[in-house]
Amino acid sequence: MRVALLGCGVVGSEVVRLLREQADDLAARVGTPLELAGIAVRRPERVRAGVDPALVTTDAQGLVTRDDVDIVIEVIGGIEPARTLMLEAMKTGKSVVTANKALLAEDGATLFAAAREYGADLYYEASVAGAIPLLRPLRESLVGDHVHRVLGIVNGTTNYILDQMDSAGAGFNEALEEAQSLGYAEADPTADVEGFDAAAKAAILAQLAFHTPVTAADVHREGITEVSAADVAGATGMDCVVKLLAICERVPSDDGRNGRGVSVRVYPAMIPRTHPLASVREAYNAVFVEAESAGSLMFYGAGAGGAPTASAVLGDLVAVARNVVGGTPGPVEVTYAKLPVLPMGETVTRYYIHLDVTDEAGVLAAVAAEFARHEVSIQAVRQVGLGEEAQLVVVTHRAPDAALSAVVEGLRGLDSVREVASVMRVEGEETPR
Ligand SMILES: NC(=O)C1=CN([C@@H]2O[C@H](COP(=O)(O)OP(=O)(O)OC[C@H]3O[C@@H](n4cnc5c(N)ncnc54)[C@H](O)[C@@H]3O)[C@@H](O)[C@H]2O)C=CC1
Ligand SMILES: N[C@@H](CC=O)C(=O)O
Ligand code: NA
Repeated sequence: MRVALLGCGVVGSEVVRLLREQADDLAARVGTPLELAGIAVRRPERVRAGVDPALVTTDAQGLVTRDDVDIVIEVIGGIEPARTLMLEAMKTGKSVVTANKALLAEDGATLFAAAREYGADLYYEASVAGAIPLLRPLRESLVGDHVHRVLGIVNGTTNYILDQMDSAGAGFNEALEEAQSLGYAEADPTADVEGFDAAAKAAILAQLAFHTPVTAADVHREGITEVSAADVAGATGMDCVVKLLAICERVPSDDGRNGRGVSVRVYPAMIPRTHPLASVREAYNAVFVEAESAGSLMFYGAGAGGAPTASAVLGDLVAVARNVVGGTPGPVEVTYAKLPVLPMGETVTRYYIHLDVTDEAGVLAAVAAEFARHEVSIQAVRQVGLGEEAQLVVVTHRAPDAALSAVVEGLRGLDSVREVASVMRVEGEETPR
């Protein structure tokens, strides 16, 4: 079985190493040897340890259409030329393994349609939560169940940064540089810290979980660049921790089993330190899947890094190679449910709000009135400090996000509120069954 590799960076170089070091085992598992036919790179002059220079080419297009190639692995990343190369590969009868969440979340439909049309496999386990087997469980193991919710930490870089801010009191930039030097961060850290990477993963997860088309553009996205030391301290005061969460939920309707639609969102939120996700440290990822019959399942492990991601790529490669040997393609995406993705304003969440206020009679009443005006119920309120230092910390019950935003706007307009110092959503009320 001849394999073409596109890209030889953090992930690609590890794929080459594993293919070489595990050649005998892989051959035994597939039933035939897996042989590298070529490696497309951008800079052929670079010396790459363990890479046979004779395999290196800058002609990616030529490589994917070669007759002696059976399977193409795409680990270039980005939209183009990755999309064109994968489409060309499938058009010429090859199956594809990719780690490219950005492309799958932006234009997966085009790739899935091509896979269907040309009878090719398109596997992408590495694209979400790196090494953690998550997509195959959703796509195959849980395909007979009814998934209600997927909740998790799917970006290692931001988890590393938030963990360092929480545990070591590190500054944002210092922690980001460390995450980059460890190979967790994307080349452009914006994708990580602004939540684009997690949003792409959330779209892929929601699509698989709910059999419904979801793209990155459908995902409500907030990154962690605005998370301040005050937010982290506020969370500590509540015995919570701040995590960047990806949440995909089926929103129930009164009568329909399928629900009214789905909510797919990524934002930093407080979760209680007792919640299992709170103990996910450093660059690790963890994802809860809640399904009707299976109950709660938790997936945990390395979500980023060259070797862990290459492990997922190799797992897909063996699966695809077995399908090629057996002459039977694997499962194709189905998005028959076509549930609408609901606007963020309709999503029900809880808020933590920290206010700098004037310390005088009637302030609490004015603040409480703002919540009442938008029908948001308060769960807890406490005053911290006195006089010039007076602060109010309010935690709400669950309410539509639009109502909670309106409350915050209203609070900003009150004379007695000097500053809305911190606003953050609170998750994790429903602990796993
Ligand atoms: N690094 C990680 O921890 C993870 C990465 N991924 C995904 O894996 C993919 C690869 O990521 P990395 O290896 O980290 O990126 P990288 O930037 O280290 O490697 C990409 C390589 O592709 C090369 N390249 C770019 N355009 C090319 C072209 N037209 N032809 C040939 N080579 C080209 C670049 O020169 C670079 O060496 C991305 O889609 C990324 O999102 C997924 C999970 C984890
Ligand atoms: N940059 C990502 C790794 C790839 O998925 C992360 O930090 O999790
Ligand atoms: Na995975």
